[in-house]
Amino acid sequence: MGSAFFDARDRQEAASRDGDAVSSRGGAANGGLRKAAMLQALASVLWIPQAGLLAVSVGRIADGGGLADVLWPAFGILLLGFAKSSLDAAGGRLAFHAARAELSRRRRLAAATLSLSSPLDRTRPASGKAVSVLGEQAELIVPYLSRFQPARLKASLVPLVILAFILPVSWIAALVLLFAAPLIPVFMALIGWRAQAASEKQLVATGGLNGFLLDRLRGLATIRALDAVDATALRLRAEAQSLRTRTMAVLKIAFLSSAVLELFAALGVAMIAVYVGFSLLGEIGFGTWIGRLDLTEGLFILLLAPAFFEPLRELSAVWHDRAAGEAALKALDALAADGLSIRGSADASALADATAPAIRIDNLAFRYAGDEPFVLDDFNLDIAAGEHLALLGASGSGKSTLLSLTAGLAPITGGRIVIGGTELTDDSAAALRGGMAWIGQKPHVFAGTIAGNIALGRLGIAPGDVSTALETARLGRVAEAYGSRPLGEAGIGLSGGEALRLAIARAACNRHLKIILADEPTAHLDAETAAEVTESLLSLASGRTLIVATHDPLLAARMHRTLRIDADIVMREAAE
Ligand SMILES: Nc1ncnc2c1ncn2[C@@H]1O[C@H](COP(=O)(O)OP(=O)(O)OP(=O)(O)O)[C@@H](O)[C@H]1O
Repeated sequence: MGSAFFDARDRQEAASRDGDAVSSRGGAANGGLRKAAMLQALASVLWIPQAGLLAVSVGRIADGGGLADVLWPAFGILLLGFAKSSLDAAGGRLAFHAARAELSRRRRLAAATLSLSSPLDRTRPASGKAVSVLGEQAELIVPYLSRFQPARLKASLVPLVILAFILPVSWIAALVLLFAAPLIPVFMALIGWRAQAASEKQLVATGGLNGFLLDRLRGLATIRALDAVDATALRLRAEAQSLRTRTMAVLKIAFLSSAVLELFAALGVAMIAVYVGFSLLGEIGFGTWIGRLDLTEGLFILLLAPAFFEPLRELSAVWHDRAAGEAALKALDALAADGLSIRGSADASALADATAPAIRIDNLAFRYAGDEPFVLDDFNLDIAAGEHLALLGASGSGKSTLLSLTAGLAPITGGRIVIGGTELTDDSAAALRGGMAWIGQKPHVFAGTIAGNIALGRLGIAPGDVSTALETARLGRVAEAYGSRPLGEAGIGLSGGEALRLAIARAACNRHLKIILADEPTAHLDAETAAEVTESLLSLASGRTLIVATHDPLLAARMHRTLRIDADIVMREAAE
């Protein structure tokens, strides 16, 4: 299994904080978006009185009126224009802030779920993909929420209001608009289905390419050593080509949807213009409720016709945002979906008991999935307080699994684990884990200084604690040599043994540390380095309970007791 030092308490806190706040903040974001949409819709509707005043002014001038006749209407138009742009700007700002708040909320939720996912979960998303969804794709939610949602409300409200103003002037103009308008949403919906599918495929391809790149970058040395550079480059080209094709498909649909809408909007406005023009020329004498259409009425209708289609055109312009945004939401939700998670999501601090705890395992049963065989079945083990135990056993016998279950990194299938008199449950796991350290085969070393890598930004660690930890881990000389120079990514600059001693130093900084779980800490090390790591580990474990899974007889010999985890199987095989 993967080896990593963990301080799960910070993650637990984040998760529980987020969990509590999800519903209330989600509601606030929706409320903000609705308010923003209403403001923008109101701004659009203000064009109706503006158009009315404009038509009246032109009518008065045509009737021979002077400047005095149009002064007040002109002032009204100016005032309404100012109100319209203020409302529009305020709505836009509000929508943007609400959308960003919603994005942050969803990101936090997905990150908290990811941080609590079990290291034993095989179905966890690839790191590159998770980064791509959280960092890049999630941003697509902002234009979707801040532009599409208000545009949709506008498109469903504003044309109806405009229609209500045109109908009393000319029933035929209202009828033309009424028939032209529904064609647009119908075509948009037809295209929308395809757009969303294409967007989802494109996001999957983007995530896949990111995951592939990160994976291959990590394995660059292996790729070079095995002369697989060309094959990898070809595969990269194929992946990039597939992403290109999918991006072009999305763009094609986006252009098509705009073209369809522009066509219908142009036809609608043209028909109104023809009707108004011929009415004013006296060629058409019907379509109004009383008498003939005059210049003021004709102009009023003409000015409102493009405004009738405007919200629909706006909706079409952001139609692509919807497809991309919903696909991004789906990807984020999938990231936040439940997988196998570590036990205990409650906010908890480490248990106060200062003594090293005893560990009792009763009738433990565990399997990774319902359809897989049991890795541990009816397993019993008693470890005394402060005891150092070596777990031995053939590869695959379940040593690492047992350590993980003791740390509460996955829910057990049956039985119970009692640590220092407290049963390991979802409620107690976080607090118990606060007193544990995990030392694996390959600790992850972050790019940064050695001291930074040891303290890991944990609260309450003084520089003095880091020096003591360096001493415990016998890493003082290496740290001195490095000074404040940073280590490279993934611990470049440290030998395997030094990286392990760094993990031991990290553990030594935990003042609540009472249990050390070490998973093959001396694997892949030469005898001399293995001996150094063993000494560091024993210094750390002094006065604490230690369980070490190992194949190393020298390390096992330094423990108080050794236990073969597959003893039953070995005995059964011997009897046969
Ligand atoms: N994350 C996982 N998901 C599903 N099955 C797993 C997972 N990790 C281990 N297994 C399976 O569980 C069994 C026990 O594995 P485990 O890693 O605990 O053995 P181990 O004794 O530590 O082996 P080794 O000495 O090689 O490290 C193996 O059959 C393995 O294939």
